[in-house]
Amino acid sequence: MAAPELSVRLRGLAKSYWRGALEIPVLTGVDLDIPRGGYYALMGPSGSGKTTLLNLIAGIDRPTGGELEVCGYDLNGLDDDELAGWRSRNVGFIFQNYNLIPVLTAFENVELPLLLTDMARSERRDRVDRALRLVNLADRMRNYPRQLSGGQEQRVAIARAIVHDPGLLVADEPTGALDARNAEEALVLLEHLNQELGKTIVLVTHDPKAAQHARVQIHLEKGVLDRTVEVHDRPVLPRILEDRG
Ligand SMILES: Nc1ncnc2c1ncn2[C@@H]1O[C@H](COP(=O)(O)OP(=O)(O)OP(=O)(O)O)[C@@H](O)[C@H]1O
Repeated sequence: MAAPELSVRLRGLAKSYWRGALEIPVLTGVDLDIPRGGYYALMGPSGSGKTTLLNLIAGIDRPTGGELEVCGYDLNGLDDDELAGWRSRNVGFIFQNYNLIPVLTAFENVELPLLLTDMARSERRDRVDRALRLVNLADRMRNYPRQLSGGQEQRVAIARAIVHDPGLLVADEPTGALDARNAEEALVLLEHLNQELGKTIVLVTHDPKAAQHARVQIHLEKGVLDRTVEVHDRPVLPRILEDRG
């Protein structure tokens, strides 16, 4: 078990891919501690391994070496079924292209992670209502993704990521497909989830403005952490979450 105050603890984390007999090392020894409630941005040049690292932290890929403790569990010690169960309880995912299911309404998309649990229907409904209110989309719950703007789709995706109340949110370029106004709105929402609900957030981004919302920026270079920068001049936010109850 990891120290309870840490959400993520990585030691010598390594990941290689193989092309035939040729090993392609992507991460070659990453050490990183992310405290519970931390907000970290992973940055670095294209191909530096940001998404690879995020996928390892989120338990959707396996390392080829090193230690990996996330949300209190040694992920290397879990078999594939256990890892899937761990993911469904502990991690919320937010992607660049939202990954909503087109034939499901906003409500049904947000409900999806709860269908993996044995939660009663009435509680599922309450949770989905609450999550959609939180992202200010309660009035669009019957809409299909094609009936929503990109910014609204991403907010539905954020509601889906938090509906099962995971401790850790991972976001891979969540603003990459959004215009400046919608990007800012999504970032403000993430920041509230961090500040007011205490979610640990790990965000992969190329966008310096997005990274400015994080508390710590981690720069990857050639498979290792190159430098860590604390963000001091983060934007000041109005408190909004409790208003959406
Ligand atoms: N499944 C895979 N099989 C083989 N090589 C892979 C695989 N996934 C990633 N790679 C390689 O690993 C390296 C790191 O990829 P990764 O997507 O983690 O980088 P990134 O920093 O997120 O890049 P970008 O900013 O362009 O998204 C790249 O060279 C990529 O081609």
